Amino acid sequence: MALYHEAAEVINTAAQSGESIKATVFSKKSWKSDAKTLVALSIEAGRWSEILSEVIEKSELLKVEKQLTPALGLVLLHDFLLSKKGIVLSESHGLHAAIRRHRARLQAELTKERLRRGFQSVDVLRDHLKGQTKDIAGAQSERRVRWVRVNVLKTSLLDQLQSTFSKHRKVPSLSDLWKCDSLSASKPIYVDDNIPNLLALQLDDAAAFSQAYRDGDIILQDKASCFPAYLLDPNLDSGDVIDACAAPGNKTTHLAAIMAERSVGHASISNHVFACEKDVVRSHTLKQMCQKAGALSVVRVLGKQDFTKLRPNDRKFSKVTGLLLDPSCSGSGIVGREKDVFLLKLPRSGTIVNNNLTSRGTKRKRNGQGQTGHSQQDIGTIEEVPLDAYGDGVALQKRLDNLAEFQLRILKHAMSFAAANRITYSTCSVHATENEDVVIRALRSDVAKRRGWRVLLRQDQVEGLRKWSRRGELQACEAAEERYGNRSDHSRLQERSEIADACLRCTKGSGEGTMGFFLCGFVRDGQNVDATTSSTEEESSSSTDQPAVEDEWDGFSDETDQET
Ligand SMILES: C[S@@+](CC[C@H](N)C(=O)[O-])C[C@H]1O[C@@H](n2cnc3c(N)ncnc32)[C@H](O)[C@@H]1O
Repeated sequence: MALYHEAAEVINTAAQSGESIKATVFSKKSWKSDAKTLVALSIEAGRWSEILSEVIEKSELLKVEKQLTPALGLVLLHDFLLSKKGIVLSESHGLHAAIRRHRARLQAELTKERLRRGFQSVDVLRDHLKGQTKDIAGAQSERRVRWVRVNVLKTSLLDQLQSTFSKHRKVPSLSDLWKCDSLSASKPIYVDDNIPNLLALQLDDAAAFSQAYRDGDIILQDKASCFPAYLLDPNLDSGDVIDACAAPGNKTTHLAAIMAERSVGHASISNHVFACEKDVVRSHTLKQMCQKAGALSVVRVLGKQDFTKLRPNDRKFSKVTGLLLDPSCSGSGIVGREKDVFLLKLPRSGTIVNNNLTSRGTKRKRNGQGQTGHSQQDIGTIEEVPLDAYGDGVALQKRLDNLAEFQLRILKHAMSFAAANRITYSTCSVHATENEDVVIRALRSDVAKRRGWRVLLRQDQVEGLRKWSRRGELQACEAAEERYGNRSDHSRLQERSEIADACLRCTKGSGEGTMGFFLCGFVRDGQNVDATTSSTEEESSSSTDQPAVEDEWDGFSDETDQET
């Protein structure tokens, strides 16, 4: 029967090309199987792929049953464990027998994975996975919002409401943007109640591209992208700030605007934003954007500068107390970039086993940091292999792992700045690997422990973000703690829920008009230079001895990236 081999081919092709399952099936006409059945099986197996891949890896199925490829194992296992009909092959068929031989182990591993994620039954888990798909798919049909940040470096909210938007009518909630009053000639406008100086328009409202936009008086910036600078909350007493990964500069100019607004009535702004950008072309864009926004009196652009090569003890940065980190990421939260509505994950092909055991079955040493489920040796090997060499479709997860390594390195480097006491870490990714995982791994790192870094609790956050209800994922924090922390330490339970609640998430398709986004703030006590920051620490957190994983994946900015 061709169905399972063909579904495996579909999954491999979709994983490598990034095309959707449907597009993959319908782009080829010569399938032996019925196309609809093929789509249905591939989509279902894809939706369950993250969980089934764990089951396959932990049961070591592919190590024993050499005739199974990762994708073939995935589709067969789907039908064996989750379909009412079971595997539609005779029991004597070799593929059926290869799965059936491991029935008890496979069922036990599925139960473990389900319980680990906190679901009472397979049906509840099934509903959850379907719901997740709908949430993401919903984003594609959601009526989009145009967010407009009033640039208070050059103008004020009141000025803009009385000039650029004087013909607009204010609506009391975001959803009212689309409750069109057909008799009214005026367009609706909503003043956001989370972020100061932020307005929402209908997506096709031409006022967004008016003279005020051309003059830099208003900046088009997704609401979620305004969270980091606002959460960092730089005030007059708080010294300098570094924006570590700054181009095109939306968050840089937002930081500058907040600092300038708070200095009104004071002689001059004495604190600076150091805006660091590694890429040559994007450094140029960053300078232009800062100039257009009137931010150059506050911002010092460090163009063509790798942040991880800045020296945390450099006197130039001795007044830096805040760092905003918005590093390159998978961009999976950006609206319009979604290709598939779930993360298609395939099991590793029989060589790498679970997170606790090495291939010899001995316990892997835990050092509390830098662990990804791969040894350092694994990471080195991964970088030497071009992405298209992953014929088994693990490319996406591998990219996420590589990005997370890079993001963690940026975060740990920021934590070592001498006078730093406040950091924000953000991504426009929906994947826990780049989000809660990185937060937990950073908190468990040596530099965080030594310098007393902890998450900025919800109760201590600026008001507009304290009341934002979409918080981090507790399950993801627990899973990350289990993977990277100390499993036997049950006293951490409370801390995990505090960490999840400290994190902020935005979800596309939620009706809140945002892209998918993640943010976490970190704080530490002590305003002064930490004498224990040694040059050794600087060296260990600098990039010189680390592989340049970020180079492999260019990363994305938020939607305004293209509009600057
Ligand atoms: C997600 S974008 C930042 C978007 C920006 N914060 C904004 O709001 O406009 C990430 C940026 O980090 C830059 N980058 C990546 N690695 C870097 C590094 N090691 N040092 C400095 N910049 C880096 C990338 O070139 C890219 O421009």
